[in-house]
Amino acid sequence: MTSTRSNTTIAWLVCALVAAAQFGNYYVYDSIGPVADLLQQQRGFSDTQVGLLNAIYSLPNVVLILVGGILVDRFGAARMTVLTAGVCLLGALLTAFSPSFEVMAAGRLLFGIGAETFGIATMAAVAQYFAGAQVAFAMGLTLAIGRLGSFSADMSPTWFASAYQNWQPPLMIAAASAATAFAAALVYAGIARRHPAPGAPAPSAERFEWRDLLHFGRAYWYLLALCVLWYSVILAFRSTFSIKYFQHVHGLDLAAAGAMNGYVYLAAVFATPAFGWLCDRLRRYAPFLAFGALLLPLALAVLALTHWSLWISTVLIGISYSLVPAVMWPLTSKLVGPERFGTAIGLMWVAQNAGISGANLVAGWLNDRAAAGPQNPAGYEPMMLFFGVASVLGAACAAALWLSAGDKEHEQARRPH
Ligand SMILES: N[C@@H](Cc1c[nH]cn1)C(=O)NCC(=O)O
Repeated sequence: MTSTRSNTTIAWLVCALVAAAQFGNYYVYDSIGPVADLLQQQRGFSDTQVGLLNAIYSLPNVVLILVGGILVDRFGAARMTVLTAGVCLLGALLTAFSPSFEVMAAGRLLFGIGAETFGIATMAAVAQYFAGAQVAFAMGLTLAIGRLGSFSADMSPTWFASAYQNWQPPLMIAAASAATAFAAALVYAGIARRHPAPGAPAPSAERFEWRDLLHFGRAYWYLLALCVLWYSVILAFRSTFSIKYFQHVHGLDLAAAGAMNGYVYLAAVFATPAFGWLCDRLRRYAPFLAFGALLLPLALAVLALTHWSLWISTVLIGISYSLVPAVMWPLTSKLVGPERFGTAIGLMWVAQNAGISGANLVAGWLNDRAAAGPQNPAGYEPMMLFFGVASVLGAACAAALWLSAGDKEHEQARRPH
């Protein structure tokens, strides 16, 4: 009894440390947008250079993240969390103290190399300490604190207004949050050494075989397809095009369009753990995933085909953005064994990074080709059709997953009690 209670305390301590580390990392991830204007005014950076500082984050991960996932399985979540948090800190410091654009870009590259593998290692840590019970709630909490980091970076010009006289202090604040993430990772690793997770596989010395990648079950491949389609649509739309779409098609000014977009983040902070808790409580995952995936095409249809209040589509996207991640990652931990969890997520994120880049390029190309803009709001229709089709395919994959692996017995089969 006492041992169960102390295991639970340790698991929640690990969850709190991982969440604190996620906060720091997501803060650094979103730290470029708020200083973009200062970088242009004070350092003469072009739009392309500012864009590259974020693009260079995903570019190497189209390949490297799979290696990262394999390394997590091989060397363990704790060691890889510390290593990658250290790489992220170096990247953030290089970015903040860069004498030139090239060094700043190198800093963002280093940060990208560390941050995505860090994401896998931290998910693996939570999956191992909460193997079975409460895994979705715990993962939802860490994701929510990560989203709070993104939201804080967006709010930093208001919260740290005096730092925003010059491009460097805001990036030093970002480096300080990377240092906090590194400290949290070190404490977590110390705890993991003394109290290994009950669900942790022994670090493996087995040689990696490429053909092992094909040995995941059918349900995993549906999940991978959903991950690519859903994240590509939601991130390309919400992070890149939605603000100008709201301005040009629905007549919002920049502040109102930005706020409408920001509410989705804020909602996710509260709703992601709440949905995770609900799934754990009902012990059902796949039906919730299918419901969340279905809300995305519905929201896009409301936006593109009706004149209903923008609040309706914002609420639908907000629920989808909270529900799908809250279920997708815990469900992955139930579909694949703990010894292959890192590799499974790595493979999903390889395809996801390629999909997000591809969706951004296709949507931009469709808008340019149709001359979309304030004078021609109809020019956004091909982009909305593209996003609509991709999100319907995503929802179809979620439905197929539900049919193939979402029955009650299967979902609970991997529970240890
Ligand atoms: N591979 C990451 C990509 C990401 C998404 N938002 C920020 N980075 C991922 O899928 N993370 C899980 C998440 O939902 O944030």
